[in-house]
Amino acid sequence: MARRLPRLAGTGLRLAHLADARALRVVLASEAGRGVAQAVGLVAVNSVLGHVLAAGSTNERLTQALPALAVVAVTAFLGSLLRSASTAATGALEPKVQRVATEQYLGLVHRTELSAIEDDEFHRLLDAARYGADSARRMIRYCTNTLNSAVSLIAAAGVLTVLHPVLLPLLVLMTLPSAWSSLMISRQRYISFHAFVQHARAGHLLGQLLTQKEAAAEVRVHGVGPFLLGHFRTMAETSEREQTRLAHRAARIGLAADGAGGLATLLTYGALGALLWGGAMELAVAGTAVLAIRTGAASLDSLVLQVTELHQESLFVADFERLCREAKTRAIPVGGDPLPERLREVRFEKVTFTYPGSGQTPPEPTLHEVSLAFPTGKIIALVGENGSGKSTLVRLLAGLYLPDEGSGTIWWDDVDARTADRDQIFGRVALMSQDFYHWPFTFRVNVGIGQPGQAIDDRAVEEASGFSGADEVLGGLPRGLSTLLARGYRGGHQISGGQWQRIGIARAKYRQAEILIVDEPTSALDAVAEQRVFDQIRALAATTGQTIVLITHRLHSVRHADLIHVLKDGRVAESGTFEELMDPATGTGDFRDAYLVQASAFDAAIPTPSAGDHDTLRTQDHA
Ligand SMILES: Nc1ncnc2c1ncn2[C@@H]1O[C@H](COP(=O)(O)OP(=O)(O)OP(=O)(O)O)[C@@H](O)[C@H]1O
Repeated sequence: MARRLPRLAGTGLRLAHLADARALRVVLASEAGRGVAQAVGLVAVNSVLGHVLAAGSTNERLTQALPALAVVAVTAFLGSLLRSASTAATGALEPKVQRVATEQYLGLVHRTELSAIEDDEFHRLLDAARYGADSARRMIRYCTNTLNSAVSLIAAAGVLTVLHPVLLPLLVLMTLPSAWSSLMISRQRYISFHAFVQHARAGHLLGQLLTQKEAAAEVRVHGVGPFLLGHFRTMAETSEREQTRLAHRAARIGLAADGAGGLATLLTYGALGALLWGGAMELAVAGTAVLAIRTGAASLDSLVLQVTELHQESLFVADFERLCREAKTRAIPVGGDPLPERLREVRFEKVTFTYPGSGQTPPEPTLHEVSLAFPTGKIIALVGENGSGKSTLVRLLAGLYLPDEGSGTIWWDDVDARTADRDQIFGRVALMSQDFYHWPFTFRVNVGIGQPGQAIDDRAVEEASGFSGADEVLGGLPRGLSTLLARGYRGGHQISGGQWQRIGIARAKYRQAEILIVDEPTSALDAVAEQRVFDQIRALAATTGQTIVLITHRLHSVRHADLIHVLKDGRVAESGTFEELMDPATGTGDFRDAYLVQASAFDAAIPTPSAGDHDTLRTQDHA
């Protein structure tokens, strides 16, 4: 603890200095001043006692004690003034420290690779670090209290040493047991926190599920409530057992420490008695010694308590530091090779990608030696069965993941994505993923967040909404663009899944990026809206020259794609135009078979059409 504490306290102080250097100076100066005032006060009390217990008449003794009494009063007054200055400055400093610490780790975490955010170990660290930001705030108070206790202890120890040198080690002996017990207990608490941090998060999640609006319908109709409550209780009971275990342990440690402390106190007062008995100390001096021992023991106790609390908080601050270090090592690199001004294509060359596993079994690659091209200005469709790796592939295209070390390369013309400026890659891409985020903000922000660095242009928001059909959603909102799309807040409005999807597409359009990636953009859209989106996407590619990467299971909608890549089990099964893939002479059959299955489902659904009707319907379907 002695080795680590100064460095960790230094972290707290550095954060405080960053947050508000002036307030920190006020706190440190006033606490040091308070300690000095207490010390001077104690020396003055010592002098008052000396005068009061000396020989002479009561009046004389009191008169002689008066100056020292005045010093006691002045130091008490000064101490109060300094305490209020310190309280005011600490109160202002603490929330700022917490903000600076929180900003620091959030600032680092939002720039880490996606793989870090998906790593449970990183999340565990994140949970502890979140607590660490709180600890940094609390550390300020413990640091100031420690400083204060240390100065008043030095005063008491100084007085004791002057009275008799043997009293000082005895004072330390008296406090050692409680120091040991506080340290032991705080360490146990810290270890237990780490063992239970994920457990606590899971318990909290269960509690949240019971009140969350997303789960509300199933909780009620399927009666999930008692099931969740049962699990919540089981988890809470495990936690309670751990708390009880800790409390029992703390009680045992405390009892042992009290016993040892009692013996040490006996020894101290015994020594004092022996000194008196043997005539080595006068009664007046012994009185002062008792006072100094009591003050010193109180200061030492408080010092031990403050240092232990400081130590415990510092362990969490250490987690915070660890997270910051880890976030830095897993950060998306800044800078790199610039991308070509006018891009011709993005090409995957034998790209293999593996998601990090849980550590028990070696993970299998999700993409195996994938080679394919995304020529710019074209519509490229990615199709394939569930789990074939389409979404993973576009995340690599968007720069969210990099190919496995030692595997192939993603080329942006002749620039390797590994060494490219990743911010430039992100800047070239608009991504509407399957699980695009429903921001709990207004309609305007939900679209405008596609270009978060700039002021939101209402006209452009409306234009993008018109593109995706979100204008119809907008028309029905009570406060138009300013309607809050978050149920559960005042003025919040709920919209349907399909309406959200239109907003998602509007957001991707608003971003105006060179490559627009849309992952299942129409899964929640009605037939008319779906047709409109595909028409618009086609128009977009034709008029603005944007590259469209389209993932969809609706195979009839990829007829107009310039290029179709078919994925199967993480490999490219075939690539080509619709006609090439449908032609038994050029296609492998993977696409054709799937297409025919979907088409036959439509045919089967048509009740005995006349030849003419059938043709009309098929034409509409293919359109
Ligand atoms: N974040 C992740 N961590 C670990 N494995 C993942 C992750 N995302 C996807 N996978 C796995 O990778 C495989 C491919 O998933 P992916 O989402 O790329 O498929 P997909 O073709 O888009 O499927 P779908 O058509 O169902 O959307 C799946 O086996 C999936 O379990």
